[in-house]
This record gives sequence, structure tokens and C-alpha cells, in this order.
Amino acid sequence: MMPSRLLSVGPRMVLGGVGRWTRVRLWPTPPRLLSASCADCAKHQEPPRKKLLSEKKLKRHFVDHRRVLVRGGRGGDGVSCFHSEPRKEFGGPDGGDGGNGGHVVLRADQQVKSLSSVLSRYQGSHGEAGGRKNCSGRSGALLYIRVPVGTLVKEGREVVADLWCPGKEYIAALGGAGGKGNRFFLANDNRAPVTCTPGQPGQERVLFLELKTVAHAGMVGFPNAGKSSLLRAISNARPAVASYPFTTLKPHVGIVHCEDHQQIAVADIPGIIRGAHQNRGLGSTFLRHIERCRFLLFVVDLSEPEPWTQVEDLKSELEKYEAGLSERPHVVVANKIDLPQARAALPQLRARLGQSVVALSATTRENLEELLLRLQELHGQHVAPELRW
Ligand SMILES: Nc1nc2c(ncn2[C@@H]2O[C@H](COP(=O)(O)OP(=O)(O)OP(=O)(O)O)[C@@H](O)[C@H]2O)c(=O)[nH]1
Ligand SMILES: [Mg+2]
Repeated sequence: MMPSRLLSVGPRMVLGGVGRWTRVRLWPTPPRLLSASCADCAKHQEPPRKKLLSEKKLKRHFVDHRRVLVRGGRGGDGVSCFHSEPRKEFGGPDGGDGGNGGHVVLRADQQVKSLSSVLSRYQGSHGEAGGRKNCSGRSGALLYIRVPVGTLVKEGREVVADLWCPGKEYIAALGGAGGKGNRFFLANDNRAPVTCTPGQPGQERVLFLELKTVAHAGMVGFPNAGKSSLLRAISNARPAVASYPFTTLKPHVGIVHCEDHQQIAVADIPGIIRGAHQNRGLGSTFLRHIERCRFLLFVVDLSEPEPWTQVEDLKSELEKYEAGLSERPHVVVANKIDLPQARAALPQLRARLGQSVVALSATTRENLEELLLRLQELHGQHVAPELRW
């Protein structure tokens, strides 16, 4: 029987004869690909294409809240030393001060779309210690954390900053002050101080970052109502569209360009269902992304039976999420008017909700102009007056 020790030998070594090891191939080596070594062929190879991320993968990259520990850099220590030069007695104290520690700063950046790139802890850079000849240490550089526009910064339950516009900054943690060198303690009654102070530690804070999408209008609707199709039809955004519920798993913002050069940002958020406040479907946490919207678009699937119940359910879910949210200025958009059963249900919907319902089709683009006019109107009433200030 083969001793167990021999079994541990690599796969290419087998026992060939009595007391003799022979090297044999157990499997043929795959032929070398010519293109891998031939520079000429490699030149004609297509560059690797950027893979499009599926909506599911995008969701994995989308993070809208984060707990982060921030610590400012420590200040550099002050130094105690005396001037030394040949033939010069009692040169005096010349220990320099330490540099200040660097602050940690949060900065709203338009290129950043979610909080996924934010780490759980940040340490600011430390200041350098002072030197001889009254040299001060170098201060620590600022450490910037890039966050998406619309990030709320909370400490405990208190909101400490709202980074609502691009470039807005907030000092999350102050760097510690640098220590003093012994030169600082020179006084008339003490010509040779030896005292120096160490640098101060930086500020340490635990902050909660919460992303609330910034858009003028927010679209809410049941899954499959056609919100994403509508956003694609009126803006340059390209959210995924499919015939199954919960296709959209993260908010998308599209910009609608109006004729008078106005730009209206419209947010499409994942579908809401009855009982979302009890965590049914995707829950109602995504509603935080419409909290900042000045007006809402209730998108209704008109081809479903009793479409008006969708508006009632949506309003009740909004109200359960935040009191008064359903009272925001809004338009009811009845989608899928191209389908015969939808067209038949329209008079009944209008009878229940009033004539202000905008009936359209995101697929055939029928009556999109009316929606654009209403958007402009609402923008003029609720957003433009604030911009004038
Ligand atoms: N006939 C017709 N079908 C539409 C229309 N708008 C959307 N659809 C279809 O409805 C289905 C759902 O559309 P989506 O835009 O993904 O719906 P959604 O509201 O974004 O759905 P979720 O992301 O799951 O919340 C797709 O199969 C669309 O092709 C329309 O105006 N007419
Ligand atoms: Mg969608």
C-alpha cells in the first residue's frame, strides 16, 4: 500500500518504479494563446468595454446613510532647546511651536452620488513638532471627505449641517492646537525657560450622514405605474424599465429642460405599496428622498382597476411617514392612457379626483406637453420665488 506521506506530493509527481521518482504529466498543458504574446495581434484586440451595472448591483453601491467616526489631527509638540553658537554664551531659548493638527472637512460634491465611498472612520493629519532656531512645525493638511449634495449631518438626533448645494463644506472635526516651544515662555523674570507644551489631541466625533436627494419634484407611485418610463420620457435620466414590480431600487434624478431655459430636477424613487410603513415591499425609507421636494407627482397606473385607490393609498403612506407630507402641492399623473381600459377609466378617475388629473402615456409620449406645462407652473409657484431672493 502507498504510504500516506507520499500522497501529499504534488499532482505531477507519481511513483514510477520501485524506489524511483519519475516526472510525468497528469494533464496536458493548454496551448499558449498566440494573441497573448504577439504584439501585432494584441494591437487589434478590442479594448475591454465598461460593463453596464445592473439595477441590482447599482443598489448595492447606493448607500444613503452612514455612521462615521472623525478625528482631527493631533497638534505637533513644542520643543525646548537653546540657541547654540560658538563664542556666544546664553544664546536664549529657541524651541519652536508645534504645527496645528489638520481638520476633517465634509464637502458636498456633485460627482458623488451615494455615501458608499465614505469610510467608517477618518483620522486627520497630525501637525509636526517644532524645531530648533524658532522653527514652527508644519500644520496638518485638511482632510476632505466628499459626500453627495443633499447630505444631512447629524450628531445624535441633532442636525448640525445640511450640505444642500455643491461645494458646501462643514468642519466635522477640528485639528488639535500645536504645543508651544520654550521660546514662547521667555519673560523678563525668566530668561531661560525650559517649559514647552505638547500638542493637543484633535476633536473626536461620531456623526451620522443621511442623504436626502435634492430635487424640485418627486415622483411617487405603486410599482409598475410607469415612473421610470415617465422620467426617461421627460428627461435625460435612464433608469431601468421592466414589467416586474420593484425594478427601481434606488432614487434617480433627471433634469427636465424647459423652453424658458428653466431646469427642473425630478426624482424617481422606488415603488411604494400599501403597508410600506410596516416595511412591506421596499418599506418607506426611500420616502426620505422626496422630503425635500417642493412638489410631488403621484403617478397612477390607469390600466389597473379602481385607479383612484392608488392615490388614496399613496397619500396615506406619505402621511404615516411624515405628517403633512401628503399636503404638499402635487399633480396626479394618470399613466398608460394608450391602453383601451385605461382610457375608459379616465372619466371616473376625473370625477373622483377633479379635472386636474394629467392623463398621458409615457410609452407613446401622448400628452407629455401638458405635464411639462404643469411642472413649469409648479416650479414657477414654489421654487422660482425663493431663487429670486
Ligand atoms: N402601455 C404602456 N405601458 C407602460 C407605460 N409606461 C410604462 N409602461 C410599462 O409599465 C411597466 C413598468 O414600467 P416602469 O417604468 O418600470 O414602472 P415603475 O413605476 O418605474 O416601476 P418600479 O420601478 O417597479 O416602481 C413596463 O413594462 C413599461 O413598459 C405606458 O404609458 N403605456
Ligand atoms: Mg422604476
